[in-house]
Amino acid sequence: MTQQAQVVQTTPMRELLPHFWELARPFWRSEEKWKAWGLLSVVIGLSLFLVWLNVQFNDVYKVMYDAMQAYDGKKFWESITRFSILAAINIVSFVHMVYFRQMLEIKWRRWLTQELTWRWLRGQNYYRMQLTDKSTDNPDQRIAEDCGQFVQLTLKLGLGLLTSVVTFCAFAPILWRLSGGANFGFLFGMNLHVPGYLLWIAIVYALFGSVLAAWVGHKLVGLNFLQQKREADFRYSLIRVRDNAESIALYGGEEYEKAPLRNRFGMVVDNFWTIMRFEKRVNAFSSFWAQLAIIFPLVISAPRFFAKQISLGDVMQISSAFGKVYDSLEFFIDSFKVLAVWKAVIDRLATFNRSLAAAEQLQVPQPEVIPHGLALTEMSVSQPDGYPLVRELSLQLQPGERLLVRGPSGTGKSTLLRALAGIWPYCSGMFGYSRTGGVLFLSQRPYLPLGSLRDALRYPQATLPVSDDELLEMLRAVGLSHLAHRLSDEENWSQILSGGEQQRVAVVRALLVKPALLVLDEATSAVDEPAERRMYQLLLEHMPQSIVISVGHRSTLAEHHNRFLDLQPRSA
Ligand SMILES: Nc1ncnc2c1ncn2[C@@H]1O[C@H](COP(=O)(O)OP(=O)(O)OP(=O)(O)O)[C@@H](O)[C@H]1O
Repeated sequence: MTQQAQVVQTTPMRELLPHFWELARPFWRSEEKWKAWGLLSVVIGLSLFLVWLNVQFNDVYKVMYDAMQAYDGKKFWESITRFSILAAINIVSFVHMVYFRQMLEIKWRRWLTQELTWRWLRGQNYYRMQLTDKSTDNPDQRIAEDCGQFVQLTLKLGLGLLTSVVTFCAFAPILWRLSGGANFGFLFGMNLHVPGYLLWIAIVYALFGSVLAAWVGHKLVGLNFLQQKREADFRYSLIRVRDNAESIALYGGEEYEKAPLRNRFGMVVDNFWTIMRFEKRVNAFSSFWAQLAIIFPLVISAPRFFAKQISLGDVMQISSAFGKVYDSLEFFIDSFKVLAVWKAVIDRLATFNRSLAAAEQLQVPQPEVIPHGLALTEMSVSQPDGYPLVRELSLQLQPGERLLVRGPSGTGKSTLLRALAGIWPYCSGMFGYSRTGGVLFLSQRPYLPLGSLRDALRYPQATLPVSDDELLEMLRAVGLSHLAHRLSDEENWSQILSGGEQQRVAVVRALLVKPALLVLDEATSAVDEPAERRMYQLLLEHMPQSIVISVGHRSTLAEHHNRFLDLQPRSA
């Protein structure tokens, strides 16, 4: 399978740190900051302690191997005992360092996820983002996965960087001391004296490796970004099938669905192949370099050992110190792949953050609060592309009046209601209504939350003070008495109830809340005409002083209204 590596638009490298800081800063200044800083200090403290233990191990190796070379059993067993004590302390420290790091990780993730979720929900940003920003795909992935990955990778890279720097600082002097200073008389016949040559070799060795690894794997950043996006697109296609299971089953649309699913998964696989090829190169290089790092210090110290200038303990100490210096510098080689994923996650979260901020900034005209009834003065509503739907509409409704909005499909009836609800940005003029007594908008497809039928009836006010007897009475009144015994049943009600039953549930909500302004957008279109008449009678009986605005196509609706607004057909 072949695929050209796609050119992926990611944000420039220079924006990485500002974006990172934008995402990370709020947590460390939040109400959880003291716990967070406390945990971070403990984790850093334990990490540094582990580096110190490594220095002790290095010392033990010298004593241990020198004792072996000298056939000194007593010293050898002493060093084994010292090694065992250090190993026990090492295990306890390491286990707790990881435990506290994970504790910090889950606290940070919880905070960040909650913050982004609340901001996404606040002020209907989830809806505004659909209108204003088509580039932010799959917000579910950003919140559910990226927040976790961001925190995990940040801690991994941050602590890794710190440990590497400290390890380098701890072992570089050891390597320097062990180098002794070597004469390279063989170089162009000159007597070249290089103090600390082992350290220089380790540095050149690791930096050369880092540069080569970066060169071999530089495309991985964009490819990882693309992979995450394609995985999310594929998952979303599956979710759509699940959400529309019944319609697809009735159409027998499985064959049709297969093609986009195959297509999207094909794109996941194609990109994965490209990632595999790049990772193969990076892995081949990293493993080669890591293997070479084991033998390399032995090879360079062997001439001095065989010349009896250094002991076996010195050789082992050089090997261990070289390994540590190399490990600390090689952190950059190994973290290249992690860094690529980290940047992809930050790019995605930063885009999400920016489009959230843009949605927060978006000016959406809000209904004014007026003392009585509802008033519109020269109100205009248009499509997002500017096409006018309603032009300079003025009208007034008094409590108890009922307005029917009519007009051919696509003339802007629902959009006018969206504007009245204060969720449509593309409108102007004055519009307002009294808030005393509350406002309720019911749509053609009522939303039923997961949970009990009782919760579905009271949505979105879970704490609405209403007794089960009242709920049962309302269920009977709208013709849902067969559901009376299922009030506490937890189900996916939107899949169980018929379209008409769902609309009746929504009417029960209106009867419970008795809002002063009730807006029905084809909210009874799925029930038969006698049932629709019964619903409107109930609304009138229970809420005679409420303003009702309906949108609908049935001519029989007219008898329940005393005011009419006819929107004109679109010009061709
Ligand atoms: N989010 C949107 N983005 C772009 N265009 C939109 C959007 N929402 C609505 N429109 C367009 O605005 C026009 C009016 O839509 P609206 O839903 O208000 O019509 P309607 O009169 O309620 O139709 P129907 O009687 O079929 O429900 C349509 O052409 C629709 O395509």
